Parts: sequence; C-alpha cells; structure tokens
Amino acid sequence: MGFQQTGIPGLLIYEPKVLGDHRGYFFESYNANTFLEAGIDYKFVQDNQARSSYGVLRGLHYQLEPHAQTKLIRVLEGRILDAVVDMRKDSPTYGQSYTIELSADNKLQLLVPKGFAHGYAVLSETAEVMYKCDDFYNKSCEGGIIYNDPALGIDWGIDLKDAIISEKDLQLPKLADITHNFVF
Ligand SMILES: Cc1cn([C@H]2C[C@H](O)[C@@H](COP(=O)(O)OP(=O)(O)O[C@H]3O[C@H](C)C(=O)[C@H](O)[C@H]3O)O2)c(=O)[nH]c1=O
Repeated sequence: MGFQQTGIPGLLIYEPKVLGDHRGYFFESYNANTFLEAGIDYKFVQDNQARSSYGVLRGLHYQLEPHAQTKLIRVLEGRILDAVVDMRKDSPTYGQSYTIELSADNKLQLLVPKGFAHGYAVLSETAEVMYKCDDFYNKSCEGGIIYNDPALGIDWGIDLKDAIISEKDLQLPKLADITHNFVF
C-alpha cells in the first residue's frame, strides 16, 4: 500500500488502501493530501477515460512543453499492460521502457511524470482506463513512438498480429528517428 519506486526516477506505483466490508469495498482513488504527504505535488486538471476491447494498443504518446503532461493512470474495468518510455534527455534512464499490469482487480496506479511516452495494450475482453493529467490536451504538442520500436523491446502481452491500432499510431516514428529537441 502506498508508493513504490520502479527503478526509473519519478516513475512511481501507487497502491491505494482498500477498505472492505460485508457490502464490498471502498477506497480513495485519489487524494491530493496522500500525495503531498509523500512529497508529490501535481495539480491535475484533466481526467481522461477510454474504453477498449481486447487487443487494442494505444500509444506510445506524449505531449511536449509547454503542454507536457504528468499522468496518473488506473483501470476501472479489465486488465491492461501499461508501458512507458523515459524520454528525458538528461535522465540516467533515458530510452528505458517500463511495463506493468494495471487492473480493476489489483487497483494499482502508475504515476508517469512529464517526459515519458505512454501507451497500453488491453489484455481482457474489454478495459476501461482512466487517467488524470496535470496539463490540458494540446494536439499541436503531441508526439509519439511506434509501439514496436525494436530499440524498446516492449512485450505488450498480446499477439501483435491481432493488435488493433489507430492509423495515426501506425505512422509513429522510432525513438532514434525523432529529431525534435525534447523539451520537458
Ligand atoms: C488524448 C485526447 C484525445 N482527445 C480526442 C482526440 C481524438 O478525437 C480522440 C481520440 O484521441 P486519440 O486517438 O489520441 O486517443 P488515444 O490513442 O487513446 O490517445 C491517448 O493514448 C495514450 C494512452 C496516452 O497516454 C495519451 O493520453 C493519449 O494520447 O479523442 C481529446 O479530446 N482529449 C485528449 O486528451
């Protein structure tokens, strides 16, 4: 319960305190004071929610400054393989990817700071994903990395020949081919 390091600076797993009783359970899915007590101070301004079927793969996406986004991701229904890539040029873990299964059952959340590309693949029949962002959507600041970039070697947990991917995401570049200067 609480926050757990991932080995990548700033990328944290959060496990909420689940209060069960004879009716079911209750937990605070987000409480700013809980984060502040851990020295984590983000001002989330936008909540996103997406529903997908098995095999849908969204990402890997990021937004550049001045609209780079920190995200707090959780799953309301089903299971996903969540994946991030550290794109912070001055980071000791630049170019490293990290994956974790997030699900309605494990109730784990992933706190992804600005400077990461983010994506997920749906492992269950359907999945409902919700995430908080600390900056607003801005299409002109959007960027991304192709999901199967061999340099990242992400195992999405699904058979990629069955993956359901947007045309936009199929056109994304490899990390090595991204020329713009990341400003995070
Ligand atoms: C992200 C976003 C999208 N939209 C609109 C734009 C499109 O008309 C429609 C679907 O957008 P998109 O295909 O970019 O949705 P995803 O592929 O789920 O994108 C997300 O994928 C990965 C997992 C992420 O982490 C990002 O938050 C986000 O890029 O929603 C909005 O109106 N507001 C938004 O904040």
